[in-house]
Amino acid sequence: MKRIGFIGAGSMAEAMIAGLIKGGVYTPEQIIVANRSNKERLTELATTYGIETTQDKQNLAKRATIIVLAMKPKDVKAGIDGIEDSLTNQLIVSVLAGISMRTISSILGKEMAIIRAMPNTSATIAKSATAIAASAQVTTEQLEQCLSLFQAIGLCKVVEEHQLDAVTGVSGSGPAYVYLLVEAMEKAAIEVGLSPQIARELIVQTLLGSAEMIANSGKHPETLRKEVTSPNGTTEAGVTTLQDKGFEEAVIACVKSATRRSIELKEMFAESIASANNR
Ligand SMILES: NC(=O)C1=CN([C@@H]2O[C@H](COP(=O)(O)OP(=O)(O)OC[C@H]3O[C@@H](n4cnc5c(N)ncnc54)[C@H](OP(=O)(O)O)[C@@H]3O)[C@@H](O)[C@H]2O)C=CC1
Ligand SMILES: O=C(O)[C@@H]1CCC=N1
Repeated sequence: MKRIGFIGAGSMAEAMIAGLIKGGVYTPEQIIVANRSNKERLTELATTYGIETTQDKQNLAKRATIIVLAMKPKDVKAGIDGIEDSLTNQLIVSVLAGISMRTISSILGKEMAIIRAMPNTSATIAKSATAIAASAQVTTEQLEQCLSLFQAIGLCKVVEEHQLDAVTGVSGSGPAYVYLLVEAMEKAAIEVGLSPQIARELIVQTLLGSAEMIANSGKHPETLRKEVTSPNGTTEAGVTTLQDKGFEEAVIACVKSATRRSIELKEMFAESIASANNR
């Protein structure tokens, strides 16, 4: 039986498990999940999804065809140390921000078929924007399997590994930028006289409608923006204020900072794991 095993049982693992079962990609019997110590969490996942849980990672690694790494980046070494003897031709799928394929291979002490993925938290509602990159050892069949896995929790694109830092800066962290915009719009809406509840509903619908217009109208966002903007009207007043306050520059600097941070974290983790390996 083909099985998928998760090492790490947190929110990202749960979002993927929920999407995989809902999308019919795996049945609950085909899913195994392990964590470090939180037994209550494993019981909760077993009860909710009917999946198998364990704290025996070697056994999980032996039985799974795909092993998903879903711990925090700082825990990767402890999380996968010890599974190497259970590995033959399994596919390793890592959702860890800032941990390169080279770092994963160096912990395992061998070159493996590895796919790195950068999903986002909208995976919880099967709306993730995910990008994946594959190592040279990944077969076409494994790549297809991995695409179905991430397509079960949203959209999935294939990129080069070096582009994952940009993906992290754009769509991995992206939901936070949108939430910040909404926080500011809600504050303003209340200041200009709306109730919090009505403000929230109007803003959410505005975001959904705008996203769908960009996705489905076939028009460029600039064209859509111009269609809203009547000469000397209200939108012009609002957008001019955003431009005067440096909105576009701020957004560009934001994405670049997040991308840079992804590169810094990658280098930092690579160094600390290399020095731990040499000890
Ligand atoms: N949040 C986001 O927007 C995104 C996150 N990611 C990535 O997803 C990954 C997981 O994040 P998230 O789900 O939020 O993390 P959580 O903190 O919710 O979960 C981490 C899990 O890892 C387990 N774990 C820690 N150490 C070990 C170990 N030595 N052996 C086995 N299991 C271990 C923990 O177990 P226990 O509770 O028992 O300690 C816990 O179940 C991160 O690497 C992050 O970079 C990727 C894209 C977006
Ligand atoms: O903030 C972070 O580092 C992680 C990676 C992408 C989203 N959250």
